[in-house]
Amino acid sequence: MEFLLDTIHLADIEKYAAILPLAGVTSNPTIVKKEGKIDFFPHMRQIRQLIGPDASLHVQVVGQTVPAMLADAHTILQNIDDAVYIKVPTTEIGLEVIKQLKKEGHHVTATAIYTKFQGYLAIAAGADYIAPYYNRMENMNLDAAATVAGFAQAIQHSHATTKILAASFHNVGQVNTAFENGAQAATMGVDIIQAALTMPAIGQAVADFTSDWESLYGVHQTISDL
Ligand SMILES: O=P(O)(O)OC[C@H]1O[C@](O)(CO)[C@@H](O)[C@@H]1O
Repeated sequence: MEFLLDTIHLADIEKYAAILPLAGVTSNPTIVKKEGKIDFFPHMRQIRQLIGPDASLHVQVVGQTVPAMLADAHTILQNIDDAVYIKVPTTEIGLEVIKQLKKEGHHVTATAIYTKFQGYLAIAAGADYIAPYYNRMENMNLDAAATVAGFAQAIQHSHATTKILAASFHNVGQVNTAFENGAQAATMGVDIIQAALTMPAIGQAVADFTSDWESLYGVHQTISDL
């Protein structure tokens, strides 16, 4: 199971790189917009510094044609590093770009996936990751869990090396269901992590343990004080 952060906010990445078994960071133009007009490449290189060489960093192209997307991809690889996963929307133009980037030996994440058919094409085109938009699918009354399960089955049947990087999560239950239906990876905002780990019941359990301990050994006495 791979847990990725869906943010380019440096303070959050630094904090959660220490807390999580962090497998990587994903971004798209909307996520970039949340940070304002950053100095794009230095910012992305700082993210690489924070997450290290073994975590995956996913950066999206913005060009509207095949040559423009390929030029974006090559610029990203030159200015960040050549291990970056190039995120390409799974459109007619995007599929041509995915095939070309794979031919050149680069890492590719096929994104903007709402349907089984898009995912099947991206798997066949050799994408390293496919990113189905879980919450957006649910909002469109599409069966996101069945879509992820269909991808998992297709990957298994075709012996593909593609991994499912489920994305666009708005609650913890969606993340669980994506993993349970065969996603190998999930990218999520820090709001999801915080919601999952700051439930009142968890805090209450910890408070009860503290109070039971302190009733025996005294306030602020830890095991290392014994
Ligand atoms: O529906 P949302 O929250 O905008 O999410 C879209 C998703 O697409 C991605 O670009 C896919 O990796 C993520 O960065 C993001 O989670």
